[in-house]
Amino acid sequence: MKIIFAGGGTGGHLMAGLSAAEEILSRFHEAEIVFFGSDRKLEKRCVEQKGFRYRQVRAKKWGKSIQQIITCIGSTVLGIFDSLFAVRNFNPDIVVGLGGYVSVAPVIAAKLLGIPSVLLEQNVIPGKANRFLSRWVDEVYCHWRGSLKWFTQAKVVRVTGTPIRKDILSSKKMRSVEKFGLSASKKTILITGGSQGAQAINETFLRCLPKLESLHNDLQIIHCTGEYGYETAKAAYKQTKIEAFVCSYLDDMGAAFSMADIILCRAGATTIAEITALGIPAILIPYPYAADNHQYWNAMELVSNGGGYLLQQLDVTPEKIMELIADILDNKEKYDRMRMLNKRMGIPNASSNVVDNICRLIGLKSAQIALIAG
Ligand SMILES: CC(=O)N[C@H]1[C@@H](OP(=O)(O)OP(=O)(O)OC[C@H]2O[C@@H](n3ccc(=O)[nH]c3=O)[C@H](O)[C@@H]2O)O[C@H](CO)[C@@H](O)[C@@H]1O
Repeated sequence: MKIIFAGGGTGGHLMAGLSAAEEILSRFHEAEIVFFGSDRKLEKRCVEQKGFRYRQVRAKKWGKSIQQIITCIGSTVLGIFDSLFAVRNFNPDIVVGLGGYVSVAPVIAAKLLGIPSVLLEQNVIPGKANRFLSRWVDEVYCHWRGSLKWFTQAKVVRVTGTPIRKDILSSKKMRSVEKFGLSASKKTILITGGSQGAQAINETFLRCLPKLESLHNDLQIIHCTGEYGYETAKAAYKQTKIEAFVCSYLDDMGAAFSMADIILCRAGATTIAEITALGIPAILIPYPYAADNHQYWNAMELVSNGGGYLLQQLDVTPEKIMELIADILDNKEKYDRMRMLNKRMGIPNASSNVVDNICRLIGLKSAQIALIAG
């Protein structure tokens, strides 16, 4: 079995692909998998670390200015030529588009070569690339029912969930306590701004530290700052007595989730898929400049279900964050209910759902059943 996963530009798209790829390898040990992705070094590293091959595709983001639009169209055309040769040489059974501008050229190349293709969509409001590509592919696999109305031109749309990495679902708290050098008895707040970090969240949370230190000595922090906020955050925690693990990027996010009693984060689709699968109560601060304000709509799915709170970036203050943390953590009954409601909306078996559908589409159902039976 040969598969190309195409997409990236942000970690959320890529992580969904890596999770589906993991599931394929666990069923078909001989499978050959290649990721076609952007020029971001972090993405290449994440893919190669998992043992998959990585090929860079020429692609530029769509923009608002004429110059950006021309650059995007020009590099997509060049990317299609690159992809036509690369896809034909590899000759995959299927091309899986993960969303994001990087996925456009390889999926179009697959279509031109008559190779089956599908899309994964993680957000409630699909991104431009997936909306555009949906009319060409065989099937679309999305996370939310609310996405269906955006794919009226697609042949088949299925609600499968967003694939989640196996180590995220299986991490154990005690192993993580050791890894981070934190305490097993304290409650843990996890702060993450998604794959690139969020300066606004970092800055506001660091302003909470003096209050946290004086009022809540039973709390500890895991803070994934992103590349830019790391040094400042590290220095800020050093000046307090709060136990904290600070990193710019964490490969083993499962370890952080296994310790987190509460998460303060953006509302990227893949993070939401992960925290709902695990049932972690959340305070969500959607990225206000995201296309179509889609992070707000991702956040609303979780919040309207009762699994957390939404704070708009303009309204975020250290006091508000402290108030919400106390509100969630100080009432056990409410806390347990939030956990339960979040977990109930999670789709932990999404990787399996997606791979079942891919296998069916390329006619591998019997091989899969034989492997399971054997
Ligand atoms: C600014 C922007 O446009 N962001 C988009 C981007 O989010 P972005 O990629 O930033 O965020 P997501 O929440 O979707 O995904 C982040 C992924 O990175 C992982 N992670 C994060 C930090 C870390 O230190 N280690 C780590 O492994 C998370 O566990 C998760 O798997 O793609 C998402 C999926 O289409 C969209 O919903 C977001 O709106």
